[in-house]
Amino acid sequence: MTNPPRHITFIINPRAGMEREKEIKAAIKAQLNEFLYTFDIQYTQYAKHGIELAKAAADKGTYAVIAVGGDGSVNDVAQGLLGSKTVLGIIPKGSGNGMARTLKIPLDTFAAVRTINAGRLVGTDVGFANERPFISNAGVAFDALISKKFAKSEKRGFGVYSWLVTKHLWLYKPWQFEITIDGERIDEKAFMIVVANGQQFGYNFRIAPMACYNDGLLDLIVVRKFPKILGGLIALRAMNGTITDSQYVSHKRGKEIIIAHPELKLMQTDGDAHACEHSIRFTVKKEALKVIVP
Ligand SMILES: Nc1ncnc2c1ncn2[C@@H]1O[C@H](COP(=O)(O)OP(=O)(O)OP(=O)(O)O)[C@@H](O)[C@H]1O
Repeated sequence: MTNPPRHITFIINPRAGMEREKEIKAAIKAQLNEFLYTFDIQYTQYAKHGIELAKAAADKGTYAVIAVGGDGSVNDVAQGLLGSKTVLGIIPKGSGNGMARTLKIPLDTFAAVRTINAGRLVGTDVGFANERPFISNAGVAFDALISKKFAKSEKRGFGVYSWLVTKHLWLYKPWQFEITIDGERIDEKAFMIVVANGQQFGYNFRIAPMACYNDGLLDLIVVRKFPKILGGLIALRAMNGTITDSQYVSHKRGKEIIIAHPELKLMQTDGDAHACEHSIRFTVKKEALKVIVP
């Protein structure tokens, strides 16, 4: 006897544009196996609406909710699904698509829908910055500043991202942070501090190439103060996966990380900037979500 089809909900951020919306609908129509799945499509109407939509779908016992978007959209859907049995799927339609790239989910929309048909599941850890969940990474200092500037920009894409990094690099003044990892104090004058579950910010910029999304651990990457002229070289190292070979970069792994500075006000989680307290405690829940991967 065959199982009845299971229901999945696609959550789309309409800000991605009409063309993309048409492409996604065409891919679902052409590729989604109707013997396996029934589906509905829902549209976010405002930032963070994806959390509510995903939660409502999970409350109805929906088998899977598919985040159609970038890391911000994946974060929203993941938040809505936490604590439920509903699995997370991703159709990468953001600009950077960091977590989709870490999980090797195809960037091609039609291929991403075929991945859903195959339906292979893996457990994925979820990080928490105080109470705020993140799937890919969280951080303070330069990356939080760039997340804030990027969110304000009308245009998306690697060009805008690179331009913002180049523009703000020269004036940025690193602070002396208090950092504790699993009880060990490692204070640093840091340009950027990233707490990673996934490997990259997106665009193949691998800030934590060694990170494993289901090891139950967080990867702490500290980019110390460096001569600004070397910024391009450090970025190149991130692109080719050797960032931790740089003398200005250190890496540690742990379950609990505390980052503090008396003037700390801004952090990022999965590329979204938020106001924060002067001390942030990062923790991780092992395999708190199931995700559809190739
Ligand atoms: N209808 C909407 N109006 C305004 N903001 C929205 C809407 N739907 C979703 N958002 C917000 O948009 C943010 C960014 O989405 P997303 O990450 O998918 O795109 P991106 O930033 O272009 O991609 P990436 O993170 O890969 O660079 C998310 O924080 C989400 O909450």
